Amino acid sequence: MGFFDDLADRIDETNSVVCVGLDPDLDRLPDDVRDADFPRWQFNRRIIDATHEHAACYKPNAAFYEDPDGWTSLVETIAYAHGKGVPVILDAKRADIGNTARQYARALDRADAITVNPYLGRDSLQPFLSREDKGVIVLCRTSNPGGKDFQNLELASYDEYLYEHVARRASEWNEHGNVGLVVGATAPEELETVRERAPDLPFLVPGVGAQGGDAEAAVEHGLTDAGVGVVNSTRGIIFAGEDSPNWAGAAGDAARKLKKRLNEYR
Ligand SMILES: O=C(O)c1cc(=O)[nH]c(=O)n1[C@@H]1O[C@H](COP(=O)(O)O)[C@@H](O)[C@H]1O
Repeated sequence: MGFFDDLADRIDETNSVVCVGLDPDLDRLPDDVRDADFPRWQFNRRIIDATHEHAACYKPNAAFYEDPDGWTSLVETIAYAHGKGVPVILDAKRADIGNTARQYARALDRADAITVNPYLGRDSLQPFLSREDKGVIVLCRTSNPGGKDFQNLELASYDEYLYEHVARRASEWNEHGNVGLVVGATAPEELETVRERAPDLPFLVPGVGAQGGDAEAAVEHGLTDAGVGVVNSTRGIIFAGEDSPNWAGAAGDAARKLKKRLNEYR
């Protein structure tokens, strides 16, 4: 079974398309985990305990773990999520020349899927694409304000925008059924266009919650006809109870509420 089969099963099991981001910003961790050994891991463990029944998957962003303690926290977090039966997307936005990309792809020994950057071309992604059982989720139209700077440039020779071209090429790279696309909920029109260009690819749709994206468009266009795809929220879930002693419970409530809201559009 490949990543998207496992994700489909998990979506069925939880009746949820929520992807819970795990970005444990050290400056925002609650006092009761801040002084613990491996505070990011302690934080994530309690977030996972509180949210897993609503989580189709987890998505730790590598940026929050890139130091020695951080890597230990990341490894523990992935193993703990797996122990709860939840797939994990490592948000690393990787790509590089072949021999370097082969090293980056070793992250897939632990995680179930990874986000990658398409702008170095197909060979830079080959070490990821050839991991047939792992998901490779290609940045297509990102959620940030500058996402349009390059991604919405018109390619005269193809009569399409760059992000549309990425969607089309990524569909061609999907020989093993393991490719998905990142399309931000802050770009609802582009979400619709990308769905037309890549009807069979599941989307990871970030940008609802803290970035104020369009949850309805995220669900309407983010899922395939078979209902596979996920909508990510990170700060809106993990820091929902930032000032509360019951911060983990507040995260659980936020995940449950987002699941309910997204399910209204499924
Ligand atoms: O690849 C991503 O997940 C991603 C792509 C994108 O276009 N926009 C985006 O926000 N993300 C990530 O999704 C998460 C969003 O976090 P919140 O804005 O707190 O929900 C962060 O980890 C971002 O790095």
